[in-house]
Amino acid sequence: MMRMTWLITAINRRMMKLLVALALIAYIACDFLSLKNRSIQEQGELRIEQKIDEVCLVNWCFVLLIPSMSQKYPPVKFLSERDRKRILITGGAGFVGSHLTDKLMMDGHEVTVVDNFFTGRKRNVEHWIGHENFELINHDVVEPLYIEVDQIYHLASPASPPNYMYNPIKTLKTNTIGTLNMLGLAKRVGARLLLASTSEVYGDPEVHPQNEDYWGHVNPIGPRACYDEGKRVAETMCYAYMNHTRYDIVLQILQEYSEPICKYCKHNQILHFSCFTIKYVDLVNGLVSLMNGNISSPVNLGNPEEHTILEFAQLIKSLVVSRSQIQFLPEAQDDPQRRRPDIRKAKMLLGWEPVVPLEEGLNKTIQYFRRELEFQANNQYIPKPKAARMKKGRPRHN
Ligand SMILES: O=c1ccn([C@@H]2O[C@H](COP(=O)(O)OP(=O)(O)O[C@H]3OC[C@@H](O)[C@H](O)[C@H]3O)[C@@H](O)[C@H]2O)c(=O)[nH]1
Repeated sequence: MMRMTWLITAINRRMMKLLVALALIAYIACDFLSLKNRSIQEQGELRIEQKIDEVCLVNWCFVLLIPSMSQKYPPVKFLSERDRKRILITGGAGFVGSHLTDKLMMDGHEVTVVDNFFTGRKRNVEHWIGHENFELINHDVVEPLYIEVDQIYHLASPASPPNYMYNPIKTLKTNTIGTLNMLGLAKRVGARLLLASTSEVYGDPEVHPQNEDYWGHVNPIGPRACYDEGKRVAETMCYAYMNHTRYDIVLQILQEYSEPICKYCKHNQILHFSCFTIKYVDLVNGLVSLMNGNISSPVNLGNPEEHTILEFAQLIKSLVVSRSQIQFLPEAQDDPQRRRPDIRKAKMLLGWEPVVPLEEGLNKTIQYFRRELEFQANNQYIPKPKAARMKKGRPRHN
């Protein structure tokens, strides 16, 4: 019986489609041969019926065969029903989210990506579209979502300064209403939720390095506040839900580990590369062990290795083989002077620490953003401003 079950599950859906399509072709061929042995009148009537059948069958073959032949997915582990989880990733089309999607899909889970494609791209997850374990939903987390899941990785949020400052009210809504919606969903279906926070909750820190108990030093009315405070409120919401509902809820802090020198270093693409100092391979592994562990409090995941922004800019410049000049601009308001995660908690409780060497991590990050830039019509990563929707003569923030 066990062997039989194994055999059935081993014949995957694509193979089944191929077999059904071959059976249909064989059926048409048999029908054609039997027609040859009928009288001329019978043949005329039958031919009409047969033509109708053939058109339907050929259509079916197309439906079955074309996706089967053309789609090739990365290899996916087989997980038994008991071990296979239904996982929601909000912001799953973004940089971290799409790599997390790849890991969880390849591990054999059922993954639903929810994204409003503000900075994420469909092409980041397009290699999974059509896979039976994968679902992509164009949805804004500010609106409630009703699905059945076992785990929620809540990543949806603009993450870099130009993106979160682009529409500060929307950034606040995404991190507050969006997080409430996801917590509501987690509570309804009894799912475990992991919130991707940010090192920006520490603001411009007064202690160094920062451990998870540090309350932070954030300007609530500065240009970065929509993101910093938005994520801080999101953490508070998780904490409140956890205490009121006793659902497992995990917070996670994404750390950028950079020590800006006295000048703010900004230079077109280099600025964006230098924002992504986390090595995503390490980060994705950390997120998954955090979700599957039993910690229900904030954990710093980041690299405690410190570099100045200038060192990063020079390294990235050499990796992208760029001739662009590094410019020194006046420091932006509320820019943190120094940040470094204390990752002792992650090491002790998760056995996690970053292992990917800096250059390797940066190279992969550069590849991602190179692709991103290729797809931007005018080679700009920052989204173009769109006119605010007008309501009764006043601009409306969506
Ligand atoms: O309102 C929004 C805003 C953004 N998003 C999505 O959220 C994703 C964010 O991904 P990005 O590539 O911009 O950024 P990252 O992957 O680096 O962000 C990640 O690390 C930093 C955390 O603060 C973020 O929450 C986490 O997603 C994108 O796919 C974006 O489209 C939404 O789905 N809804």
